[in-house]
Amino acid sequence: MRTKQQALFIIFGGTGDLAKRKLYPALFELYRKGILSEHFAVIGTARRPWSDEHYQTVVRNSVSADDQQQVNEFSKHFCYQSHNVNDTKHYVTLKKLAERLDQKFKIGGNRLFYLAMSPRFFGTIAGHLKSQKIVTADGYNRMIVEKPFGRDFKSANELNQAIGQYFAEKDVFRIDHYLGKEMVQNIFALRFGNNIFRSLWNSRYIDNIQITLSESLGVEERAGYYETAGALRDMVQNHILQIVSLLTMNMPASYSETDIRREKICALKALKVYQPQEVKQNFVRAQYVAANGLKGYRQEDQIDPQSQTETFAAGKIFVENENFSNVPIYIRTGKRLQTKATRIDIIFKAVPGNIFTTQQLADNILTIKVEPEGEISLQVNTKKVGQGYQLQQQQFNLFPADKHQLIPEAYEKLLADALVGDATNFTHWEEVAYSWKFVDAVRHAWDQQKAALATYPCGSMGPKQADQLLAADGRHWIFN
Ligand SMILES: NC(=O)C1=CN([C@@H]2O[C@H](COP(=O)(O)OP(=O)(O)OC[C@H]3O[C@@H](n4cnc5c(N)ncnc54)[C@H](OP(=O)(O)O)[C@@H]3O)[C@@H](O)[C@H]2O)C=CC1
Ligand SMILES: O=C1O[C@H](COP(=O)(O)O)[C@@H](O)[C@H](O)[C@H]1O
Repeated sequence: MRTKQQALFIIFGGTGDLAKRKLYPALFELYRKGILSEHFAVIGTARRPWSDEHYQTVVRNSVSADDQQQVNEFSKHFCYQSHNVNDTKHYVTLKKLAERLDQKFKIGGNRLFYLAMSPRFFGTIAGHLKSQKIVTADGYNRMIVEKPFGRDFKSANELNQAIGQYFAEKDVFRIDHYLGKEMVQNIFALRFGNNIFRSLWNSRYIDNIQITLSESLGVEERAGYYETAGALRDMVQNHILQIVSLLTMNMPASYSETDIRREKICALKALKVYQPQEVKQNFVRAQYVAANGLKGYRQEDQIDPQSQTETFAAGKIFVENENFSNVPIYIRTGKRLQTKATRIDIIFKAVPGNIFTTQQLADNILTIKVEPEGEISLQVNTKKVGQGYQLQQQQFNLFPADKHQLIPEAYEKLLADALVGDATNFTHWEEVAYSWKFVDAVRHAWDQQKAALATYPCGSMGPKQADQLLAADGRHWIFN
C-alpha cells in the first residue's frame, strides 16, 4: 500500500468526457484508499462558466460509492475556474487560486497538471504555466498529457519540442491507459518471473503472436476526432505497439523505469518499417457498414457520407531483434465488432515429430485476456483418462487465483504512479517517436496507393481480408 500523497491537481478539460468518466472516479478510489486524504485539492478548468458548487455536484455524480458522506467530503477538495487556455489573464487568477488551495490544504507546492484536452493546446498551456509562474519552486511540477500525442512523427516531434521548452522529459507523463491495465502489466511477471516462459520466449519456440483489440462500440460522440485519426492512429500507434514492445523487449537489467524504458525503446526501434509495396501485402484497412440493426460508419452523426476513414486495421508486423526477427505478430483492432475483447495469443511451435502418429497435436497457446475479464490460460495436450492412449486439449488457468479479486482501473493506477513520480508505465518520447515512424510508413503507403477500403458488417469480426492475411501463411485467428 502506498503512503499518503500531497498534491494539487490542475485539470485542463475538467468539464470533458474523460475527466468525468475516468479521472474523477480514479481520484475517488485513491481517496477511498487513503493515498489522497486531507492534503490534496483539484482545480478543474474549462471555458464554461461553472460555479464550484456545480462542479462539485458533477464530481459527486461521476463517482459511485455506498458511502455518500465520503463522497461529499471528497468533493470539497474540488474547485472550478472558468478558463480559456489561450487567455493569459486567466492564468493570473489560476495562480492565485492554486496558492490559496495549496495553503488551505497544506500541500507543500506539489503540482500535477493534467492536460485532458486537444493536444493543439499543450504547448500554449505549458508555456503559460511557466511564464505565469504556476509551477512552484518548493515542490514537484509534473505534466500528464493525454493521447493522441501528434498525428504523425512530424507533429508529435513539434508537440514534444513545444512541451520540452518548459518541462523536462522526467516531468512529462504521456498516458497510454493500456499500460495501466492489470493484465498488460502481467506480461512482465509472466515473461521475466517464470523461467519456463522466459526460456521459451523467442523465435525458436514461438510460432506467431496474435493481438486483438476489438470493440463493440462505434464512433459514439467522437466523430470530429475520429475522422482525422482512424483505427491505425487511434489504437495501433499507441496501445497495440505498446503491447508489442512489452511482448518482444529483451529482459531489462532490473524492474525499474530506466531499464524498462531502455528495452522498450530498443524493441520499438527494431520494428520493421515497411516499404509501400510491403504495406499492401501486410496491412488491411476497413470500415463498418450497417448490419444487425446498427448504422454503418458513414451514416453516423457528423461523419462524412463519403468518409474514407478506417474503423478497422489489421496487419502482420515484425520486431527485428535477436529473439523475434522471424516471428510474425498479427494485430487487429476495430470498432463495431462482435464483442469487446482485448486479448493476446502466443502460439508456440509444434513439437518436432509427433509420436502419436494417428492423432494431431493441438498447439500450445498461452492466452492473456486483458478484457473484459482478466485471465491467463495455457492450452496443452494431456492424456484422456482410461484405457488406450487418446489425447485431449486442456486449458490450464494460470490467473486469476481469486475470481472475486477487485482489479483497480487503469487510470487509478497511473495517477498513483504519477503522484510518486514513477513513469515506468508511461511512454517515453523515444517510444512515441519510433511508433510514429512505423505507423507513418503504413499511412503514407495507404495515402499514396489510395489503398482499398474493405468493409465489414457491424457485429462481425472484421473483413475477410483480415482472415486472408493469416490464411496466406497457413494460419488462422485463434480468437474468432
Ligand atoms: N474520452 C475518452 O474516452 C478518451 C479521451 N482521450 C483524450 O483526452 C482528451 C480529452 O478528451 P475528452 O474529455 O473526450 O474531450 P471533450 O471534448 O469531452 O473535452 C474537452 C475539454 O476541453 C475543454 N476546452 C476546449 N477548448 C478549450 C479552451 N480553449 N480553453 C479551455 N478549455 C477548453 C472543454 O470544455 P469547454 O468546452 O467548457 O471549454 C472540455 O472540458 C483528448 O485529447 C482525447 O483524445 C484519450 C483516451 C480516451
Ligand atoms: O484510446 C482509446 O481507447 C478506447 C478503448 O479503450 P478501452 O480501455 O475501453 O479498451 C477507444 O474506444 C478509443 O477510440 C481510443 O481513443
